[in-house]
Amino acid sequence: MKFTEMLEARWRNQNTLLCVGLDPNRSRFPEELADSPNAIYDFCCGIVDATADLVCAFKPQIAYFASEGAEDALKRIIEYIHANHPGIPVILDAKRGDIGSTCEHYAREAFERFKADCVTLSPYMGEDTITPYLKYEEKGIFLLCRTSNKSGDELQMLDVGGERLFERVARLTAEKWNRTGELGLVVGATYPDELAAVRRVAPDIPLLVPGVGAQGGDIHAAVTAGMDTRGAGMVINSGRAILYASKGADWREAARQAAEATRDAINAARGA
Ligand SMILES: O=c1ccn([C@@H]2O[C@H](COP(=O)(O)O)[C@@H](O)[C@H]2O)c(=O)[nH]1
Repeated sequence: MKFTEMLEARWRNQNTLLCVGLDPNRSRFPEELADSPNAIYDFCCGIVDATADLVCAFKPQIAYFASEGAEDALKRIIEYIHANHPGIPVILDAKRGDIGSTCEHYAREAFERFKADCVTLSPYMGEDTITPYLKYEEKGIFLLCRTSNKSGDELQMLDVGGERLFERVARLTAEKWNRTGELGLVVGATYPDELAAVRRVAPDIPLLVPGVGAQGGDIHAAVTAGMDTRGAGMVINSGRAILYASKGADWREAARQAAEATRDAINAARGA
């Protein structure tokens, strides 16, 4: 099944645009996992089970696993999601971009080794760095466009001949690069005006929107600016605000409550 079909099905059937980010940080784990050798796996699967019916996607960030030498746990967590919650797409947040011959290996890593349904990429090196990923025709790709961090504007807001660089990325994605129909854009909830600008250039492209929760992005402003004409089209990520809602024995329930509140705030803003 294509990535966009999986997303569409979750948006429609589960009525949710929420994505839970799986960014496991040992120093913030619940006390009961402190001595567990499988803490990363157990924590992520606990969060997955507690929130699965509330999400349209899960987004593990590879750095949290690689820094711990826990790529095997990442692989098993993705297998766990596919086996126990079929139909929920997994977006591997890897942001890998390089020359084409190297990207063939990054694409294999994401789609064959980890079996992700979608990956995040930097478009900074241009189209031939995206091409190797497009060979996996059913897989999704979210290209960094207007990131949620403060310093993103040092480059992304530059005027490149009548439009800003992030708008050029959005235009190229919508009009030239999207040969599989599976491309999307990363646009931070922290910049609703730019979200609206991206939506004008790319009316039908899915947007991965980090920046709500711990980064303080305004859900109502982001949803109003970024939803498509059907009131969908967004994958709104929240990580820390959900993952670390409690360190106590109630960590699963607390994560679920935080996820539910976020999903409901998103739905209220889209009038769903
Ligand atoms: O512009 C971007 C692109 C990616 N991210 C990633 O999203 C999550 C955000 O986590 P929170 O805990 O909800 O802040 C994290 O994995 C980032 O690497 C982003 O924040 N901004």
